[in-house]
Amino acid sequence: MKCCNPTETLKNENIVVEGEAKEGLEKIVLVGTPNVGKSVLFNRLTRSYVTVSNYPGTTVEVSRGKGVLGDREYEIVDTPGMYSFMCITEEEKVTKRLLFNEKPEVVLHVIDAKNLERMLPLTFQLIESGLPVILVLNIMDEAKRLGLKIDIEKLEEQLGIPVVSTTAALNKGVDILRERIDKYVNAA
Ligand SMILES: Nc1nc2c(ncn2[C@@H]2O[C@H](COP(=O)(O)OP(=O)(O)OP(=O)(O)O)[C@@H](O)[C@H]2O)c(=O)[nH]1
Ligand SMILES: [Mg+2]
Repeated sequence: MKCCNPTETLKNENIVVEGEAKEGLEKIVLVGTPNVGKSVLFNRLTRSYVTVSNYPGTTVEVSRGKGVLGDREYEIVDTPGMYSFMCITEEEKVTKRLLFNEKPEVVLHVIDAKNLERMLPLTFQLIESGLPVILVLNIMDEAKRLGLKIDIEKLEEQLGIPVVSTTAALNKGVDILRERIDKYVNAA
């Protein structure tokens, strides 16, 4: 399947709200394919009341909560699974709209570390779209069990973005992720 330029698609769909002012707390949005642990990580990062509501004009549910990282409070947003910016499903369209209209401070692309190569194309699409991406290699427990070795420093160098490994189910690596997000935001 030929892949389109995601930014171009956005322009065509006329869903970028130019000059839209940011309101409320800065946002951290979790994105990624289904079943990679986005919601588990969302629960780790949010400590207060969480709201689940339909994205405006759709039946797609989006969860929002608050979380403190460093000395700042953020709105953390959990999105439904998406495979690409090609926008085939309603969930993918909603995630794409949300990413560009809500102007997140950080986008956490959560992937299953066991399927790194299969999941990196979406990382590239997110980076190419100019989004502030941090790559989260989740489910590291299973990747390690399979004997997979991932050179995180090299990956960071090649992608030019921060890369953090986590086992969200066991709350491992989540504190380091918090620190990296804080550092990333403060360096911006
Ligand atoms: N072994 C292992 N399992 C994990 C880890 N993180 C999440 N899981 C499991 O992976 C499954 C999917 O987790 P979810 O958080 O629902 O995944 P999701 O990305 O939100 O999925 P969608 O909402 O369908 O897009 C659950 O059974 C989790 O318990 C991890 O670090 N290690
Ligand atoms: Mg989920």
